[in-house]
Amino acid sequence: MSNRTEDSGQPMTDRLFATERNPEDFRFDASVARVFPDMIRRSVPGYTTIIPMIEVITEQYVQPGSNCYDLGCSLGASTLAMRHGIPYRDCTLVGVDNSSDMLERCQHHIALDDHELPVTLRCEDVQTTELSKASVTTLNFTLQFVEPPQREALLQRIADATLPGGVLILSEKIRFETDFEQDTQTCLHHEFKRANGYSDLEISQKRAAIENIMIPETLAKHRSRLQAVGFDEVLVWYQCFNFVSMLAIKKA
Ligand SMILES: Nc1ncnc2c1ncn2[C@@H]1O[C@H](C[S@+](CC[C@H]([NH3+])C(=O)[O-])CC(=O)[O-])[C@@H](O)[C@H]1O
Ligand SMILES: O=C(O)C(=O)Cc1ccccc1
Repeated sequence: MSNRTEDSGQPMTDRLFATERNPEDFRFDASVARVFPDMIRRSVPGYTTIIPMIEVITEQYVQPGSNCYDLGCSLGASTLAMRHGIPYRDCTLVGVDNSSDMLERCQHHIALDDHELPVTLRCEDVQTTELSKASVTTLNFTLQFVEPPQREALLQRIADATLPGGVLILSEKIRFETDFEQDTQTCLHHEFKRANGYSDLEISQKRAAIENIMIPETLAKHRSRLQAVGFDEVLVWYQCFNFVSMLAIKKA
């Protein structure tokens, strides 16, 4: 089956792992950026529910005169959800990603979205990007790509930059405490991918490509670290199989 071309104006189908390829770590390069909306929708159970809920959560917690950050913004799906949830003209919205291929396309998506709140895009590492006066920060499936020993420092910087009453929306693929649950949830995730048209070869090659660079942790680990860096409450507001979204709240 041939892929749809960009010239047709149709969304591109992810066939990146459809033929046998050399084992190589996954990278957010131009070929991934081209098919990313299709890839993430067919690969992450709940993604299409989480995105509109990021708008709802943003609207609930955004504060006038504050900054909002989307860390690991990719093509801007979570950024635009945040934008639509911000009713104040004196807020700033910043999207950060270290893939220039992603950000180039993100810029385009933002320009097509007719809305008055400007979006600033930074091609930077989320670990060093400047953060301050934050009411809503989103890490929608980004922390899992940061090396585990670096994760606490990033979350500490976010917590320190978060205003009283502010939040972090943290979505992650998680791992489970027991082998039984880990195997069962992984199997269900693979069935979800199969139902979305991925073959066994695509599933196994993608799994090998992400295993060294995308490292899931347990919910208990996420909770205790979020509390250790200064968030007062951590709740799970969404879960489908091994994909979870948490809300970490700093009390007012
Ligand atoms: N250290 C880093 N610094 C900056 N960017 C990074 C880093 N590590 C990874 N990224 C970026 O984080 C994004 C993760 S995708 C986010 C989806 C989006 N939030 C969405 O709601 O559509 C999730 C996924 O592919 O599963 C990619 O664009 C990377 O370039
Ligand atoms: O595809 C998978 O199996 C995943 O776990 C999610 C994913 C989605 C997009 C890029 C990398 C990983």
